[in-house]
Order: sequence, then structure tokens, then C-alpha cells
Amino acid sequence: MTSSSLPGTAKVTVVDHPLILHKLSLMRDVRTGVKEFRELAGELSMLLAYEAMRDLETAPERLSTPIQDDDFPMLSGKKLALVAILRAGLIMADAMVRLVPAAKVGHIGLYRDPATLKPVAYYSKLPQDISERRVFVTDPMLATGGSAVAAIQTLKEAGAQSIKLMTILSVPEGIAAVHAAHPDVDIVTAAIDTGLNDHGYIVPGLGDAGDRIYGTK
Ligand SMILES: O=P(O)(O)OC[C@H]1O[C@H](OP(=O)(O)OP(=O)(O)O)[C@H](O)[C@@H]1O
Ligand SMILES: O=c1cc[nH]c(=O)[nH]1
Ligand SMILES: [Mg+2]
Repeated sequence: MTSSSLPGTAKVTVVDHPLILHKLSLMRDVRTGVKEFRELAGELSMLLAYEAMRDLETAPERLSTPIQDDDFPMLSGKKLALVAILRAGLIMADAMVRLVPAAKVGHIGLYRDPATLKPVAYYSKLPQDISERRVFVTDPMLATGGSAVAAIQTLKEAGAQSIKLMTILSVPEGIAAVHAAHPDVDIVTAAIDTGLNDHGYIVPGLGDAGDRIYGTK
């Protein structure tokens, strides 16, 4: 795992564990079909969440094992919210909620206009108490960063104060855009690719994540 940050900006953590790298390479492979792609995206999201949630607070609670009573660590502190950027971020939040089943789940609908590459918002439904929760916003692809910047803005306008962005693939342009607009938001990703092509797709990337998850192309 490598973490870095520019002065005054939040952290970028690249979770380059061999299991993650292997699963990501399978996702990149053009021969990987919908079923396997979905499964891999879910598994990889849980592995990323393991690292993204490393700093969750715990507090000792008195419990009885079959042998004796003692204090054992249990999650404490702020409650959690997982917020998926639709469509593609849904697969990540759906997998992560299995690890933190008490988390509330929000949805922000955005699609990137193919001509302008600007995000177009079409839906938002967030937990009412989002200001009191630690928010993990999920989207597999951080390309120009326009979608993530807009989603985080929506979250902040709803009162969110503690936000971490989780992506599978990122590029330097997207990371820079998020940190220019939201220098308080840490990013956790599996890899940082080279850059973007003329259509705003990540190179070498994995193609259109939403289309590969839902089989729409
Ligand atoms: O960083 P950006 O340049 O904004 O690009 C990234 C966005 O593009 C993809 O969504 P898409 O617009 O394809 O919507 P979809 O998830 O519904 O397919 C992806 O899931 C991100 O949300
Ligand atoms: O490479 C990319 C860029 C944006 N959205 C995707 O799904 N893939
Ligand atoms: Mg798409």
C-alpha cells in the first residue's frame, strides 16, 4: 500500500495488494464477461474497503466468551454511510454493505455527457443524518473527476463533513480535480493509470465500467 499527498491536500492511498492487482487485471481483460466482471468488482471493493476503513474507531465492550468475561474491541464512533454514484458505483456499495451491514446507503445519479464530458445529475437520495456519519462515496472510475467533484459537492450541500472517495481506477487528472475542489477528501484506489484518451476514457483502463457491469454494450 502506498499513500501520498500534496501539501495542503488529503491523502491518496493506492491499495496495491497482489490480490487486488490480480483481480484488477482480470477486470481489465476485454475477454472478461459480465458475470465475472461483476464478481471481481464486488470482491475488489471489499478488499479496498478493508483498507479504507482501517481508521474506524473501536472501543472496548464487555463480552462473555464461553470461557470468561473480558473487554473486546467493537466499532464505535461515527456511524457510516455508503454513497454510490450511479450506475457503476452501486456494485461497490452493494459489496461493501456486506462488511458494514448497519451502514446507511445513499445514491447520487450522475452520467457523463459523452460530448462535453461534464456530469449530468439526475437523482439524489441521501440519509437524512448524513452530517453525523462518515461517508464513503463509491465510483469505480475517476477519469476527468467531474462526476466525483459534483457528487462530493452534493454530499457537502446535504451536510456531509467526513468524506472518503473510493475508486477502482484513477488517473492523475481526476485526482487533481478532486483535490482542487475538495482538498479535505481522501481517495482510496486500486491503481493510478496513465491518463485519458480523446474520449475521456482511462488508458489503459478497463473500458466503460457501467456498461461492463450491467451488460449494456
Ligand atoms: O471522472 P469522470 O470524467 O466524470 O468520469 C467518470 C464517470 O464516468 C462513469 O460513469 P458514466 O457517466 O459512464 O455513468 P454510468 O455509471 O451510468 O455508466 C464512471 O462510473 C464515473 O461516474
Ligand atoms: O474509462 C472510463 C472513464 C469514465 N468512465 C468509465 O466507465 N470508464
Ligand atoms: Mg458508463
